[in-house]
Amino acid sequence: MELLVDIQKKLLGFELDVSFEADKNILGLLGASGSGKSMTLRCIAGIDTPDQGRIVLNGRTLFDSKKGINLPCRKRKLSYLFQNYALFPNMTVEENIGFGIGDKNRKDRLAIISEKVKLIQLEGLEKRYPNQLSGGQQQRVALARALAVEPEALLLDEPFSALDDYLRGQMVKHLTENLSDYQGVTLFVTHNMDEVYRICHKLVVLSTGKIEAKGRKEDVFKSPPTLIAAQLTGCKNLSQAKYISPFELEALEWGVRLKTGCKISNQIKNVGVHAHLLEVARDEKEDNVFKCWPKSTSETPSRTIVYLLTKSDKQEQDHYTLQWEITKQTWLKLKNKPQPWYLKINLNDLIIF
Ligand SMILES: Nc1ncnc2c1ncn2[C@@H]1O[C@H](COP(=O)(O)OP(=O)(O)OP(=O)(O)O)[C@@H](O)[C@H]1O
Repeated sequence: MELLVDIQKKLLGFELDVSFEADKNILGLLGASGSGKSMTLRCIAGIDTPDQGRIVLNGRTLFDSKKGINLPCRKRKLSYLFQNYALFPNMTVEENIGFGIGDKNRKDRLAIISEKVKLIQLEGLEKRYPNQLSGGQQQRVALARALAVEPEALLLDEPFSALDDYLRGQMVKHLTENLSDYQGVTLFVTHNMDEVYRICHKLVVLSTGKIEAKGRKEDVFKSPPTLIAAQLTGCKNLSQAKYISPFELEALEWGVRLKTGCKISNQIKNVGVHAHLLEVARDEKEDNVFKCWPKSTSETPSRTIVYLLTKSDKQEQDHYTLQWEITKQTWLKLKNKPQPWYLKINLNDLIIF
C-alpha cells in the first residue's frame, strides 16, 4: 500500500507545494490553521485539482498534469472523513454506514454493515438517527461509513475537532484500535501535536503550503530541522544562537554558553530545547549548567510550567527567558529552595538550526 503525492497549486495569496509518500503506517499532516492541510487532502480526494504534479495510489495514477490524467473522486477508491462528519441526518446509523457500498447483494451489504457496527461498538443503535447520537458516536458512524466502502486510502480531516477533551482522548484510542486491522493508507490531518504523536507513525509538518519537516514522528519531534517545525512540534524554548567553536555556541536570548553534542556550522542561527528536558544540575561545574531564577508559574492539572530568568540583571524586568515543564510534585519540592537555581541542558537535547 503506497500513496505518492507531489503537487503544486497556486491560489490568490497562497501557494501549495507538497511532496511526500505514505504507506500503511498512519501518516500525520500537522500544521497551523491555513497551512494547506485540507487543501492537500482535497487534491488527493479529487475535490480540488492541483495545477501541476502527480498523485499515485498503489500504482494507479489518480492525477498527472503532464499526462492529462485526473480521475474523478468516485473512481479514486478513497474515503474522506470531514471535520463535521457530514452524516446524512435523514438516514439511520445502518443506512449511513451502507450508503457508499457499491454493487453488492443485500446479504453481503448487511454483513459489511453489521461488521462495521461491531467494529465501532454501536450494536443496538443501528436504527437511530444522527441527532439521537452523541458527538463521539456520530464520529464513529462516520468512520464506519468511510471504512465500509473498503477504500485504498482513508483521509481524516481533523476528525475530533468538534469533541471535548475527554471524548477526544477516548476517540484517539478507538481510532487507533479500529484502524489497527485496516490495510490501506491513512492520512490524518490535525493541528494538535499531542494527537498526531499518539496516532501517527510518520509525520509531515506543513507551514504556509510548504513542508517544513517530514519523517518518523520521534525524529521530527526530537530534532525538528527548522525553527517553524520546532514551534509546530511544541518546542517552547527557542533562542538566536552565536557560533563560538565547532562544539560550542551562545544562546543569545538565554545569555548562556552551551556545549553541543555534534559539530556545528558557523552558519548556525538558532537553538532550542524542549521545556520538559531541562534538569536540576547535580554539580554546578558541569557543562551546560546555568543559573536561573523562577519568575512565575502556570499550572495544568498535573504539570507546572515555571518561567525562568537566566540573566540576573533582568530580574526586575517583566520578562522570562526559558520555560521549564515539571510535575507538580517536583515543583512542590523545589519551590522554596534557595535561589539562584542551577539547571542543566544535556548537550544531546539541544536542537540546532
Ligand atoms: N477555494 C479557495 N480559494 C482560495 N483560497 C483558498 C481556497 N481554499 C482554501 N484557500 C486558502 O488556502 C490556504 C490553505 O487552506 P486549508 O483549508 O488547506 O488550510 P488548513 O491547513 O486545512 O487550515 P484549517 O486547519 O484552518 O482547516 C488558506 O490560506 C485558505 O485561505
